[in-house]
Amino acid sequence: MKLTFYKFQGTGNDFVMIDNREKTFDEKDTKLVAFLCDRRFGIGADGLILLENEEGVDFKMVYYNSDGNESSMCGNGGRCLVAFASYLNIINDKATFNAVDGLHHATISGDIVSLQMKDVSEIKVKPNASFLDTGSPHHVQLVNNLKDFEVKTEGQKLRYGVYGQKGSNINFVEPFDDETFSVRTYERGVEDETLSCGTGVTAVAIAMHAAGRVKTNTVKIKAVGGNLEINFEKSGDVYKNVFLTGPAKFVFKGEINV
Ligand SMILES: N[C@@H](CCC[C@H](N)C(=O)O)C(=O)O
Repeated sequence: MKLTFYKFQGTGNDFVMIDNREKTFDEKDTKLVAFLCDRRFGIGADGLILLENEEGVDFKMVYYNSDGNESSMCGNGGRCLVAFASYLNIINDKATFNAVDGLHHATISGDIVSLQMKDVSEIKVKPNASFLDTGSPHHVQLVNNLKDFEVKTEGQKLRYGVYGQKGSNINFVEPFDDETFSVRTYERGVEDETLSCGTGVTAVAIAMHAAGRVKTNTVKIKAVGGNLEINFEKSGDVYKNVFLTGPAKFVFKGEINV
């Protein structure tokens, strides 16, 4: 059988997209998802996303990591899904969709997608790191000389050593200027460094603001695969109206034998 797929990327975090409005894709087929994400035997991607119908919203997002397992929220994936919905003419310049962490609002202008992320109220401060959930769990740690840092080795140690079986995504951060941070992320479920992680850079922006390392409500991020911006408001202890903004691009469409 031939399966039609679409490939999108957001700052180098890449995704296989499937239009599953007719429910033709078996959501439980984790082996198939892992095969499609495999960079040697399949299409190759950090994750796979199903676009499905849901009453009351423009669409529903179902997200899988490249290991084939359904996971928590993916910020870059959500932005790419909005670009995919625009490509399919499901939306114009605005979208409302449901994901595993709840309702999301987004806007799209050209290839720039701005996605509202969930509110964040709990930040666990550790001796040399922070831990927070921006839709997915994130460890945020400042390091020196990020360019040469062993992200995969050190990320893997923390992901399993500190966070156990459930694990966490691990972000290593270095300040760039007063409002900009460079970030490299080890992603759970990909079990490697990816070129960018949307929920990860959102966690970095909030953690850096909470620690007083940035004073502005707009934080710029330099990920390996490109630049992103995070805007938020702080009301008491809660970070609200958190928006993740950056490019989300169509790469190619294809068919694969499955
Ligand atoms: N790439 C993502 C994060 C995807 C989820 C993550 N790997 C997990 O399982 O926690 C993003 O852009 O947010």
